[in-house]
Amino acid sequence: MGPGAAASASPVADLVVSALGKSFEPGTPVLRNVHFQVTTGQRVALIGANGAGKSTLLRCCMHLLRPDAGEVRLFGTPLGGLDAQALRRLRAQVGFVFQKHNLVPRLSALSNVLHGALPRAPLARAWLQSLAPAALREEAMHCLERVGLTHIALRRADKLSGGQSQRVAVARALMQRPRLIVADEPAASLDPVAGDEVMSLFSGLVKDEGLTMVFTSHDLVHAVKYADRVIALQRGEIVLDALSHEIDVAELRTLYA
Ligand SMILES: Nc1ncnc2c1ncn2[C@@H]1O[C@H](COP(=O)(O)OP(=O)(O)OP(=O)(O)O)[C@@H](O)[C@H]1O
Repeated sequence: MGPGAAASASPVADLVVSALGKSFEPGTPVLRNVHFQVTTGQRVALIGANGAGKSTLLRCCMHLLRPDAGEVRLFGTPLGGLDAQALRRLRAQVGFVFQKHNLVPRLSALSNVLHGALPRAPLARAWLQSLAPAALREEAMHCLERVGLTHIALRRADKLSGGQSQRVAVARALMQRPRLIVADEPAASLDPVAGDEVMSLFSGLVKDEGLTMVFTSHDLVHAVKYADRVIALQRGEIVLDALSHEIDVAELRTLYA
């Protein structure tokens, strides 16, 4: 199946990327004419060799990095003309999870989850577990429950294992009540068992809640198992866009040759 072929499954698209291009140095494009759409409720894995452009594409999709060419529409809104405040408001509906979970080390797991509410509850220090309104605390505890971590709610983030930390990062993203989750190699810093557990939990929660998800991964088995659709980049271009159940992992490996 060729690029873009899996994009027409549903009429509602949370993310539409058209003719996207990006170069860091003149004459050496990192992204070239990238087109794809992510429909509501779809989980998409972005794969490709080191340097293929996956992280750059994710960042351009959120306008954390300005593309040089093309257009991104997030929840129907073209990002190009937005000022910083409007962009922030739109991005508040996106939950980000990164390889390094970026928790505040000296704060508890619960406080870190409360941080997820900041864009919609910017009360001074609302994110400190002792000062947060009861309703927010309850919601944060519920997010921790969904990732199976209520028993370590008051433990400092720097005392958690890698797998626990990444699950707290997932709970923090859920606390944002996002429509879309964007995750850059969410399991890359974890051992194979913890990585599989986090991806299974993460992808299951996203599916159960009907959220949309785009994640990058170097693990092709994860990509096919935890996404509905896989998009492969090679030197900044989409070379495969297919539904996971149509993909043979052995064939995917040839993209890395
Ligand atoms: N800020 C930057 N300045 C200059 N070049 C950059 C910058 N960010 C990325 N690049 C280059 O763009 C290319 C794509 O990088 P990117 O990080 O998007 O790839 P990737 O597919 O995510 O790789 P990896 O799997 O190793 O994380 C690489 O050649 C990289 O060196």
